[in-house]
Amino acid sequence: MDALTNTLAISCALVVVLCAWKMVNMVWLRPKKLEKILKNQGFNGNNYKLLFGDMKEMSMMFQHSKSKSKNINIDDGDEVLSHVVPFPNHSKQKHGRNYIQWIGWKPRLHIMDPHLIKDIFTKIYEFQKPKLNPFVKLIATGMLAYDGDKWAKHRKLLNPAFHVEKLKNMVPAFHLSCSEMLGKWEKLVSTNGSCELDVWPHLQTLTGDVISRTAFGSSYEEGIKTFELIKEQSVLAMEAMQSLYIPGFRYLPTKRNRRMNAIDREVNRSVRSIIDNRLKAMKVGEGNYHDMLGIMLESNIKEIEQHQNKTCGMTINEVIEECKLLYVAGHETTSSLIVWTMILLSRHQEWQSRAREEVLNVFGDKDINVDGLNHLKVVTMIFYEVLRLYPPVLELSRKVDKDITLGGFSLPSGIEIGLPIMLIHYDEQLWGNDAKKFNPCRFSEGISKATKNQVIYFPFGWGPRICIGQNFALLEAKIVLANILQRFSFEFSPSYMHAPTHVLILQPQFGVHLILHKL
Ligand code: HEM
Repeated sequence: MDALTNTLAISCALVVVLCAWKMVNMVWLRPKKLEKILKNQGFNGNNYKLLFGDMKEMSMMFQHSKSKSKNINIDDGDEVLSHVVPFPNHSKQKHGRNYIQWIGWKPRLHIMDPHLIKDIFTKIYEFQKPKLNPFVKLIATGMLAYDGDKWAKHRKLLNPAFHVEKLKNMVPAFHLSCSEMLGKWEKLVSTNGSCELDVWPHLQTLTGDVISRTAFGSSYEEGIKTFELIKEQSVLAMEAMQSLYIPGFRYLPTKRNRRMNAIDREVNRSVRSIIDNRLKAMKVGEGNYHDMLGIMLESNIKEIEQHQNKTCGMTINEVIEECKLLYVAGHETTSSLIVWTMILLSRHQEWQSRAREEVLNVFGDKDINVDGLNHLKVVTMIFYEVLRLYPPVLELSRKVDKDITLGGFSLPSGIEIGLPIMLIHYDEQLWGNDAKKFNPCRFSEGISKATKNQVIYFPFGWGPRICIGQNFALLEAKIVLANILQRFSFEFSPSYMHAPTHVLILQPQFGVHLILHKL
């Protein structure tokens, strides 16, 4: 009996020592080892601080810049940059262009060299996506989070939904949502010919509505209710992510966690029921195949039939995840693009006039059509420049899972790579002295001329994993802006405060109060 007790006690002690050792290794020895390897190769950054790394300083800087309810000088690129990405901007100034940032005990090496960036984007099997925060997992997994063969399969199955020809079929949905918003604006200006309005919530509703219509088409009414829930989920997830992440916290029965679980169950149930109904309709030859869900299901069925193998397609749960992802990835990113465009065109009235002149030359007061959109050169230049200065996604990340070389550097397994989109887009070494100025002319001969074929401009990512929805987003943004320019002119209201802030995407912290004038 004594021997058994002794063995048990020794085993327990061994387990405790082993766990303690693992813990010490994870939060101290390993980070220090990685730090040494990186610093020996000339990469600089703050010294690693136990557990939190740079998180406290990052969070303090972010909260400080967010709490200043001041008007950022829209013409001062340095002020904008240090307000939106205070920590990365400070790190670049202090430690150089390729700097280390500690995300807790993980070092993230930020890379600003275009050749290295190109390699990282191209070698998708070596540089994969880091593990998602469990709160983000609730709103967006799907293809965005997958790697390797699973990603390739999903990308292949979703690609048909984004072909130019399929997008053309979605244009009526863009128009419908747009005319609903503009109808409201026309009512508001009907008495005086002008009105003051915070356009930000209107644009958010518009892009949410567009994605519900284009994703679920005939099941739009059910889709929109589901997307309302996903929107609530995103807000809760953002709140949760802004507090310090404690592993396992997500599973405690707090009020927020319980609500998030309930939403998750409800969204999955409702998307599943939409899919089930659609599959039944497709079996008997009914149903609308022009929406994303229809196209996705059709390409899934074809793939399974062609290979006579179910594993070549997606499971229903995977289709549900992709539907949720389309909403999250395609909603506020696009409203962000449109709203920053309206802001910059309010500041640069000469560009607003040039864009309107072009729209009126192409369409007059007739309906906007896809063929005409291809002739909107000035509008396209403006969108590219807005995406350069106010990219909805500010940084991309990848992980290094095994020791690897990149350029002449040896990158150890266990680090992350950060690609700081906004810092790169504002960099004078890469873009010239006017890098921080709004100048759509730089795109007058397209993106490759402006970037001299370097990978220094990637608002939609780059390489095989480039945003699948970029044509969708640009088409939608062009239709919306052309419709607005045909009917209204706009300028800042005196109450407008320029305060770009980063909450998952780049958004205006205090809304966007503009004065609309009916033309
Ligand atoms: C202005 C609007 C948009 C911006 C700025 C944007 C930006 C991005 C970026 C930067 C990535 C690459 C992420 C990475 O490499 O880690 C991405 C991926 C993705 N985006 Fe977008 N996006 C926009 C609109 C959309 C729309 C409208 C949809 C769908 C309706 C969409 C769906 C996706 C998906 C599914 C991926 C994952 C692609 C993959 O991993 O293969 N996005 N987006």
